[in-house]
Amino acid sequence: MGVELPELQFTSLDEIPLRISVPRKAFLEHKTRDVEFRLVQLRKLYWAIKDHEEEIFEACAQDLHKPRFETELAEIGWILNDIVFTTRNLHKWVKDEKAPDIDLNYKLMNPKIRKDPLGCVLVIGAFNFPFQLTLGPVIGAIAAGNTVVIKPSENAPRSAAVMQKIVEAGLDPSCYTIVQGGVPETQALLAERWDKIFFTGGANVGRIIAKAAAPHLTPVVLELGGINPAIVTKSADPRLVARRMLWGKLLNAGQVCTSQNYLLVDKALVGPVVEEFKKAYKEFYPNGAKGSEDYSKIVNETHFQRLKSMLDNTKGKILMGGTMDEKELFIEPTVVQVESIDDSLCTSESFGPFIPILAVDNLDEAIQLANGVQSTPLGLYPFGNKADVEKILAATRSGGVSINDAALHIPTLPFGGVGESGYGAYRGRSSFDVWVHRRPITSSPSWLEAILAIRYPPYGNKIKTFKAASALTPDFDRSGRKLTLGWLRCLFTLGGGTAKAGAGRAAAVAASE
Ligand SMILES: NC(=O)c1ccc[n+]([C@@H]2O[C@H](COP(=O)([O-])OP(=O)(O)OC[C@H]3O[C@@H](n4cnc5c(N)ncnc54)[C@H](O)[C@@H]3O)[C@@H](O)[C@H]2O)c1
Ligand SMILES: CC1=C(/C=C/C(C)=C/C=C/C(C)=C/C=C/C=C(C)/C=C/C=C(C)/C=C/C=C(\C)C=O)C(C)(C)CCC1
Repeated sequence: MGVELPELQFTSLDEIPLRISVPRKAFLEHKTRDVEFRLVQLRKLYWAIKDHEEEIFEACAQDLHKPRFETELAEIGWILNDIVFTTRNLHKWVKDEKAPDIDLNYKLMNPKIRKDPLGCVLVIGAFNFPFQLTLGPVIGAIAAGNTVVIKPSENAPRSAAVMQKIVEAGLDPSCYTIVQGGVPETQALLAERWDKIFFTGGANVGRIIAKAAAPHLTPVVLELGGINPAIVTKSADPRLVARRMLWGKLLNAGQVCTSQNYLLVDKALVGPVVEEFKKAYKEFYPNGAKGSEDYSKIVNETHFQRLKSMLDNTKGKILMGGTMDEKELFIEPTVVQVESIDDSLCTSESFGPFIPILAVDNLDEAIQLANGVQSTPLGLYPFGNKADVEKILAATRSGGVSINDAALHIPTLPFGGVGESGYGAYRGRSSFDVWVHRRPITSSPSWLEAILAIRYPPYGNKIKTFKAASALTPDFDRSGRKLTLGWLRCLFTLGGGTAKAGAGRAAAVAASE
C-alpha cells in the first residue's frame, strides 16, 4: 500500500527573519534551560519519528531508492537509539564538573565547569542520509538546551517534507523550527546571527558557511566530505578486502561521506582482490544490482551526469560493472583499475559507486600517494597485519580510521573530520559536548580574604611570598631531559617541587585556617 507524502514547500524569503525570531526569543526567555523541558522534547521527538516511520521509509525510497534495511538501520533506528541514549544520559552530562588539574592554591575557590547552552543555533543537513544527518545534530542541540532552526537538504525533497511534519508534530514550535529551501533560503539564514552553525555537506559549501559565520564570530562545525583512501598491504586478506570495500560502496550507492574513494593495493594482491570483488558482487546481488531492492539510486540527474563524466574521463580499465541507466538514475558498482593516482576517479570525491584500484610497489609508495592526494581525509581504511597498519597510522592523518574494514560507524563514537574534511565532532556524548559552552565558575569565600589580599597594592615584597606559594619547579633540565622528582618529594612539598615552594604552600593553607 502506497503512503501519501507531503509536498516540499520552500519557506518564503520574506518569512525567514520572522520565523527565526521566535526560537531566538525563546532562548532569551530561558525556556530551554530546564533539563526536564529538554527531556520531554526529546521523548516527544522519539514518538513523532515512530509515528511517521512508514512515511520515512517511503520518503527515503522516493528520494534515493534507499533499501528498507538501510533506512531502518541508518536512519530510523539510528536516530531513535540516539534519542534513548541521550535521554538516559542527559542528567549525568549536564551535571557541573569538578575542574580538573587545579593547583592546590586555587582549590579553595571551588572551581567547576558548568555546561551552558550556546543559544539559538542553525543545523544545515545533507541529502544522503537525510534524517540521520539532520536530526542527529538536532538531538544533541536540544539536549544541550539550545533552541534550533533546521534546514534540511532540498536534494532529498520528500525526506525534507516528512522531517517538517515530524518536527511540527513533536517539538515545541516556539523553540524548534524548520526552514525549507535551497541556496537562496540558506543564504538568507546565513545572513542572520547564530550562536553556532552545524553544517554537513561538501567542502566548497563548507567554505561559504565558514565565511558567512565569520563576521558574527559564530562558531561552526563542518562535517565535510573526504577523498578517503583504502590502503591494502600485501599482508591483507583479499576476500575480506573485497567484501568490506564492496559494502562501503554499495551502501547508499556510495553516496556516503566516509566511503573509500580509491584503493591503493600492493601489486601482488591486485589480481586476487579483483577476483574477490567479482565473487562478492555475485553473492550480494545474484541478479545484478540493477532492479535490486537492496541498491540505491543516484540522488538526481545532476549528480548522475557528474558521475557519468567521471567514468567517461577515466583512463583506467573497467574490470567489474560499468553499466548505468540514466532514466532510473542507476549506476552499477564499478571496479576500475587505474594507471595513475592523477586519474580523476582518485583525485576528486566520487560520492558514488566507483571502486578505482591503483597497484603500488610497496607500502611506502602507498602512504606517499595517499598523503599527496589529500593528507586530511575523513576516513582511512588500512588492510593488513598489525605492523603494516601501525606504520600507516604513524604516517597519515584522517578524521577516523577503520582497520580492516570500510566506513564502520559506531553510533556513540565521536565522529568528525580534520583539516580539509572539516572540524568539530558529534555522536554519543560528543553530540552534547559540541553544543555547550564549558563555562568555568569559581567562588571565592569571604573568609579567604586574608590570603587573597596578597594581590592588592601596595605590592611591596609580596611577590616573594606569592612565588613561593605558586611557582612550580620544573622537572626537566636545560637540555629537555626529564628529572625525577620522586613522589615523596612531591608529597612533602605539596606539589611545589622544592622545600621553599612547599613551605610557601603550607603557609598559604595554614593562613586560610
Ligand atoms: N562529514 C559528513 O558527515 C558528511 C555527511 C554527508 C555528506 N557529506 C559531504 O557532503 C557532500 C554531498 O552532500 P550534499 O550534496 O548534500 O552537500 P552540499 O554541500 O551540496 O549541500 C549541503 C547543504 O548545503 C546547502 N547549500 C548548498 N549550496 C549552498 C550555497 N551555495 N550556499 C549555502 N548553502 C548551500 C544545501 O541546501 C544543503 O542543505 C559530499 O562532499 C559529502 O562527502 C559529509
Ligand atoms: C557478536 C554478535 C552480534 C553482533 C554483530 C555485530 C557487531 C554486527 C555489526 C554490524 C554492523 C557494523 C552493521 C552496520 C550497518 C551500518 C549501516 C547500515 C549504515 C550506517 C551508515 C551511516 C551511519 C552513514 C553515515 C554517513 C555519513 C556520516 C556521511 O555521509 C549479534 C548482534 C549478531 C548477535 C550474535 C553475536
